Amino acid sequence: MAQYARGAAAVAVIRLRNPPVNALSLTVLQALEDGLKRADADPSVKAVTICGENGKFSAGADIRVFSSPKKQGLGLGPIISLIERSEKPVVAAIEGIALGGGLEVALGCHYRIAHVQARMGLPEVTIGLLPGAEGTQRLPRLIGIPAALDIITTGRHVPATEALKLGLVDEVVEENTVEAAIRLATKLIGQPLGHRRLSLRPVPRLPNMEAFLSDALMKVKKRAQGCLAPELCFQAIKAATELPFADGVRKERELFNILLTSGQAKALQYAFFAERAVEKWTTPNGASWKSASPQPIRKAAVIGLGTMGRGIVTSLVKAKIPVVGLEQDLEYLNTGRKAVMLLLEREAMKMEQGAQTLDFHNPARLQFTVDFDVLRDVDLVIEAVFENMALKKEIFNKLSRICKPEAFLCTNTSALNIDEIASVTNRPQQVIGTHFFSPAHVMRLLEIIYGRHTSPTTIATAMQLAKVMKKVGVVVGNCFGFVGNRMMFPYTQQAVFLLEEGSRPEDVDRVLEDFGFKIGPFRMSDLAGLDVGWRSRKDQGLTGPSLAPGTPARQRRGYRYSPLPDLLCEKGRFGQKTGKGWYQYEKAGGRISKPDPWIHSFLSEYRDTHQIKTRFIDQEEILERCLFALISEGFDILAEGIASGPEHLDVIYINGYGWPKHRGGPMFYASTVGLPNILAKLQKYSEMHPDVPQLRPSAFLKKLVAMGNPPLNDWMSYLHRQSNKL
Ligand SMILES: CCCCCCC/C=C/C(=O)SCCNC(=O)CCNC(=O)[C@H](O)C(C)(C)COP(=O)(O)OP(=O)(O)OC[C@H]1O[C@@H](n2cnc3c(N)ncnc32)[C@H](O)[C@@H]1OP(=O)(O)O
Repeated sequence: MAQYARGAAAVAVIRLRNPPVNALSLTVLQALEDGLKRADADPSVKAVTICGENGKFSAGADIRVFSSPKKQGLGLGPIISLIERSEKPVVAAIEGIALGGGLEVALGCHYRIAHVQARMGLPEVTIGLLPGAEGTQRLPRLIGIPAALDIITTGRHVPATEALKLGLVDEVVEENTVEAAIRLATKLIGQPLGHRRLSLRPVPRLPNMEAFLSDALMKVKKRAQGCLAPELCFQAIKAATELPFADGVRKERELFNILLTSGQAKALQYAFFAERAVEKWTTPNGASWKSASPQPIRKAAVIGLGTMGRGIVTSLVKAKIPVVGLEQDLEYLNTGRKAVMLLLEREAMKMEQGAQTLDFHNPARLQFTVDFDVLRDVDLVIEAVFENMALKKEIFNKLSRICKPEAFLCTNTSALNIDEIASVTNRPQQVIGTHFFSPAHVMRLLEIIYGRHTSPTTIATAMQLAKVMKKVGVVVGNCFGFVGNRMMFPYTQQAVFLLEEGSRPEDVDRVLEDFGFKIGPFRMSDLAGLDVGWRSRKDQGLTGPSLAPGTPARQRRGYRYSPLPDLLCEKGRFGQKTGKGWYQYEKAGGRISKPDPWIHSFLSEYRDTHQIKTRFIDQEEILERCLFALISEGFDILAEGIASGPEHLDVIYINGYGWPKHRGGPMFYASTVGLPNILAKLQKYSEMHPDVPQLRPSAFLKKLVAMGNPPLNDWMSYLHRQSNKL
């Protein structure tokens, strides 16, 4: 709702009220309209101030409304016109946030005052929409086309000080913003308002408008990577340069409706809520975010300053947590220290652009050592040495003797067994897996893996740490590869099998990149280094000296196996780092991939050697085999209780594996394709490849289909229900 009150003798104050972020629900809009009409009708009211309850102006439209049947009544635009037409001056008092429809309300006001800590923006593009309450037509009239394009097509939040420079607000105050707005409103009584009505202003012209727009469109499309909203935002802003206000608004509405009914908006809005849902973690034994309290982390340590450790130290420093970096000897320590300092200098430069500072030269904030004794007083340790169980156990045993009893011990691993690591410590309840993604100071995902003995407090503390580091923490159970890498395995396995059967690396990558992945599986493998998987396969006895003599080349443990990646490694083709992998690069360490004729002839020789019949494989089959195998693994993970809902898998894939956000994550995508369709295709591919268990549809997927293909939100409630159709 919105509360109507008197702020001063002649000033009415309309306060938007809908906790926690004053989202504009239909009720709030109705109350806003009522308040405006009441102020207009009351001759003793000479001016109006609009503000938000609890120090927040508004986070914009209630996103849930867009998927409700009542969305036909979305009438914010006419209310904003009503504000603008008012003969009494209306001043917006912006505290906290004014986002989306919230900022559009402020744009309808005649004046805008913001608190110095407020942030403003039109983030509709991030949920697959455009500012559909006349914002695409008013903002360019206020701040010009280049700034409006930037704000609307990126959805970024603009700090108050920048908003003032752009002319988005008239004044920035450090005091009580509502009181300042009431004072301004009082001063404005009786003053002419015509020039303050943005709809009546022309869009500022640029000398080279056409060239500017065509260049801007190219940039927007490149950044969008298949997402529709940025381009439609652009079209709406372009309309502002070509059409009178009312026609521009009509065009905006038309484009908004296209987006509103698109699958992409649904997927992006699902992703918005999924990211928030995973914060409310639970485990199968009843531990939950509701009852567990995180412990404060006043000082942390990172063991191992390789690629991962450096990124983790950087993240901790950015989160203002004092940190000690530890290496095995002085040589490694100095290399690691230099690399960390370089990363931090770069981060500091980026932060300076946003008027923020990063303090890392103070030894109380960042310290480097080779001495484990320095870790006596830390509250939490993140071990980030390479993936070797024996080494990790040795370190954890040492830590459990040195660290204070209440310290938490985290292992950065992408696959190893947390229980086995915890077993060598005197505090298995305080041991937890923290799987960072590379580069760790950039990637948002943090997979948090609880073991059999991990306490709820430890999980809550790791989740809190993720939040402080501005990462998305997702709590998952302990199994080989956890969630992300476990689902990735069948995907990359299919990609390699497709090469055996006739595809080329660039064919497979193109299909998956066209689908929206930032990078296809072979380019990804070249980037990460083929030697990483090779080492793991050797450890598992799948290749290398421990492989039993006489093992068939293309079979392991009775199932199909492709030795192709091992063969490339044996030839020293590790990917970008060696200049050759599935592609060729301009030099070792080069980044521009080119299809490699050597790989093409190597593949055809390989197929001849193993008498594999080659065939043309179409895009549909490439996509379905890679994605559906991954999705089927996802259903197994849900059935085993490794993750507590499909949102967890989707958040992991969007934030850690380059899954296109506008497709909502693999499980959401499965729900849009339809579970019966996925099941039918997996059954078909599984019949074609009976020696590939990863193509056999998950029992949980089959169950959901038998239970009538329920909506994604209901899947988990079917886990333990009996089905007589199976
Ligand atoms: C009535 C129809 C009018 C039609 C107008 C058409 C044109 C206008 C379109 C829009 O305005 S679209 C919405 C644009 N706004 C956004 O995209 C903002 C989204 N929110 C955020 O970015 C963040 O939530 C925040 C506001 C910056 C706050 O971040 P913080 O980290 O502090 O808290 P969160 O955990 O993210 O959020 C708290 C709580 O609030 C819920 N929530 C936030 N924003 C919305 C929203 N716009 N609609 C509905 N719910 C919202 C969020 O889900 C959290 O809920 P719980 O998890 O606690 O249940």
